[in-house]
Amino acid sequence: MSKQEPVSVAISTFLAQFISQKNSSKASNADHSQTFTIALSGGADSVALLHAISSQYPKDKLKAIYINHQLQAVSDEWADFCQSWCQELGVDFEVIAVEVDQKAASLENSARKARYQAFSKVIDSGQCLLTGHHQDDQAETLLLQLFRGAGPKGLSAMPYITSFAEGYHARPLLSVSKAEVLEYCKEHQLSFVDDPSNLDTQHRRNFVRHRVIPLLEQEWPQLTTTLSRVSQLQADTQVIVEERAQEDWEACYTEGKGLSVEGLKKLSEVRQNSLIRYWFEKLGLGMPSVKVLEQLLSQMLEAETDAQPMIEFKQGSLRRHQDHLVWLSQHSSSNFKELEDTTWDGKKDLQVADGITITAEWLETHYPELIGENLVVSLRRGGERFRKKNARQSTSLKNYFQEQKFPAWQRDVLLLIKLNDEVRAVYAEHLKDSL
Ligand SMILES: Nc1ncnc2c1ncn2[C@@H]1O[C@H](COP(=O)(O)OP(=O)(O)OP(=O)(O)O)[C@@H](O)[C@H]1O
Repeated sequence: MSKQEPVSVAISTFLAQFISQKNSSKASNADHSQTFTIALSGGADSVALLHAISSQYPKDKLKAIYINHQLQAVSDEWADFCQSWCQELGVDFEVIAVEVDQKAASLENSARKARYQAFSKVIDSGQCLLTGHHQDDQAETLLLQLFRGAGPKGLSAMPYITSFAEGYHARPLLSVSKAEVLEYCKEHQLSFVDDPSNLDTQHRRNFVRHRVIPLLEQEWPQLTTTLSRVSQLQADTQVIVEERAQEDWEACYTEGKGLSVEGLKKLSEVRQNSLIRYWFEKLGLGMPSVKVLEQLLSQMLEAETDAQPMIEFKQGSLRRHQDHLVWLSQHSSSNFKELEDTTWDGKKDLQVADGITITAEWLETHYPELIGENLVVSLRRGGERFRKKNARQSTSLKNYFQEQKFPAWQRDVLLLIKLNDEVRAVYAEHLKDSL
């Protein structure tokens, strides 16, 4: 078969690029130690992908996986179809059944989430997951992001190669159109299954696929190629945006203190926005809208130095403490206020609340004299006395907090370790993690 077919060309380009990038010192695509896991749905795209790569790469280094979402009666039939075809092809095959949250607002999204979660468990260090996304998928993704009002990050659409789990996720067919994929299947007489939900134009993606794109193509026949190029340009722009935000982060952020207000004020408004987005991403939070960003920056930057403005989010709160912005995650604040006094002998780790454990190792390192004592772990109620190591007399806890410069907002969520009704140690490690 001609080597000039777009699908075959895309696969050989991908193999050369991926393998030489990984082994930059050897730079040889004859290195076949790399293994690939092909996400095989049974549709034309992943069928063409698996067929093309199995004609160019050793089959014993390939494995196909079908994810059974258990949502449609035909799912088992598709699994059987994939299995018998892989057997014929001589490629290792596995079915992974997943539970999809059927109450979620979008079934499509929750199926996708379950699918990638399952893949993330099988992609070990250096391994690579391949999916059959093609140029038309890319154009649809770009338009969907555009209609959502996305910026360069969203408009970058789907990356060609990206980190995934312990390894990578690649989309070798991104430069190939759907028509070329179908042509490939026809030439090689490959059978595939058709997902009936793809015709349901109630799904926004399918509306874009079946109504919007065909209409636009009447005027711009090269539409999908052009949109693909737009995505690439946006991806390039996003690299610059992120590099800049990282530089600003390094200049403004101090571990244990937070983001400097003075540093932020020196930046232009767009760079302030970009830096906050970068921080939110680091914290694993959803992207703040332009409106939230505006509110956040004006409240935080314009506050008096001794004011303590706070903005609550679902996952925690953002506060200003003197000249810094700090993030306090939810588990270390509101939930935690209900904590009851707990007895502890310090010999084993103590789980105080969800995700917060005081380790015996921590106590042994900092307060070995307390191990084996009748300790009580509690939150501040007011009026406590604090006794320093080897001190004859106790002082008020309030004085100790002031001396140690614990910010006011932290004082209610610090864990007090008491012996005979006196605070002997203060645990603040859970607050460091939340920054
Ligand atoms: N059930 C499945 N089992 C294995 N792989 C799948 C399955 N469904 C989809 N895939 C993989 O994902 C690729 C894209 O499929 P599809 O366009 O249906 O995904 P999507 O729902 O748009 O989500 P996303 O683009 O995020 O993967 C397929 O070519 C295939 O490689």
